[in-house]
Amino acid sequence: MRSYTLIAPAKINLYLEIIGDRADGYHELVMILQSIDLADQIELHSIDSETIRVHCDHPQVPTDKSNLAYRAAELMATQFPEAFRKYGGVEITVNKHIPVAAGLAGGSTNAAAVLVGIDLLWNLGLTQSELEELGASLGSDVPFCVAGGTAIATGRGEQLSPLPSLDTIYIVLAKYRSLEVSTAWAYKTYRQQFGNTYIRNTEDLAARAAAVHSGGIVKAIFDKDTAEIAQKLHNDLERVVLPAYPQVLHLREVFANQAGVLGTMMSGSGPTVFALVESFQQAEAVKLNITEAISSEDLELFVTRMTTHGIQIVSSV
Ligand SMILES: C[C@](O)(CO)[C@H](O)COP(=O)(O)OP(=O)(O)OC[C@H]1O[C@@H](n2ccc(N)nc2=O)[C@H](O)[C@@H]1O
Ligand SMILES: Nc1ncnc2c1ncn2[C@@H]1O[C@H](COP(=O)(O)OP(=O)(O)OP(=O)(O)O)[C@@H](O)[C@H]1O
Repeated sequence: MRSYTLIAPAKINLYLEIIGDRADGYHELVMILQSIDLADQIELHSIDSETIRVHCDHPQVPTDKSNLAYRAAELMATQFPEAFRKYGGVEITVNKHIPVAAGLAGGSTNAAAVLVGIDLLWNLGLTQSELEELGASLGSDVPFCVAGGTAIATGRGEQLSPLPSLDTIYIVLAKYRSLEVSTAWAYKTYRQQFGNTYIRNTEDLAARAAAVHSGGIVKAIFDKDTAEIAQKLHNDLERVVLPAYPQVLHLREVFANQAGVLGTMMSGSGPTVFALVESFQQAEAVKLNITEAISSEDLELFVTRMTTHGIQIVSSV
């Protein structure tokens, strides 16, 4: 029997612009995605019977077929039936550290780790772009989670181009444990309220180029100008999530008023709010101040930093 242990990092969105709707019901996006050092640990074991089993100690995470890690293993079994028969089933243990339903791609990164791990377990020799393509059928954020680092994402979020690495910026993250925002609800509400601003033909490259405003932050990333990156953070989904969730709006305001915070934004469809901070010491100070300012048992805070890697293998037996 063989086993692998993998590290599956969360992501934040430094930039999220919705430029159009698509025939498949999704939205045409321009995003900048960034891996962070907050990560789950995934263990994969080959087992004798041709089954998939998932274990997770987090009460909000299902262990049945609705778990994205399960769905990733099922996809591999369907795509590579001979390998599934030859090597047997897989037992997956998810050690959760990433807050759930947070806009941090927790499920997506677990799925990415399972794709990478099963590729190794079954000696498939898939390329990164093949793994990303498989990931795209599981969720829009999964290809980025396979790749990791810093990237610009277009299409529904699955088309990736790498950007220069940003590995020294510290981050404070905050999320109310009891608060969850549905991604489908956020996009649907945005379409209802702001769909009149969309470009109608998303195939029209000139119209798409004119609609996109990400140039400033992309330049700042190339310049490695942390203060400018922080000034240019953007997320269109804030326009619907902040008015509907006053606690998130409040958190965002408290963050913005902290000394040492260079910029603050909601990640993805929320409700996590993050702040970019210049040093580890400042990040710890911001965390302490926010804990005192909000003083709620329901609020969880993390100090982390940007990272250059996606899924990593930490051990194999
Ligand atoms: C909010 C983000 O996390 C930002 O990175 C992503 O855009 C969402 O990524 P995800 O959770 O992997 O998304 P998916 O599982 O593919 O889709 C969840 C739901 O979000 C909506 N959705 C998602 C991506 C997209 N480009 N347009 C959409 O309208 C769809 O209603 C879909 O049913
Ligand atoms: N492996 C998994 N880890 C976490 N949640 C999972 C997993 N599989 C399924 N889920 C379910 O998916 C829902 C969304 O959780 P997840 O942590 O992936 O959200 P998210 O961080 O908002 O994702 P994204 O940023 O990609 O939209 C949860 O309500 C949870 O029940």
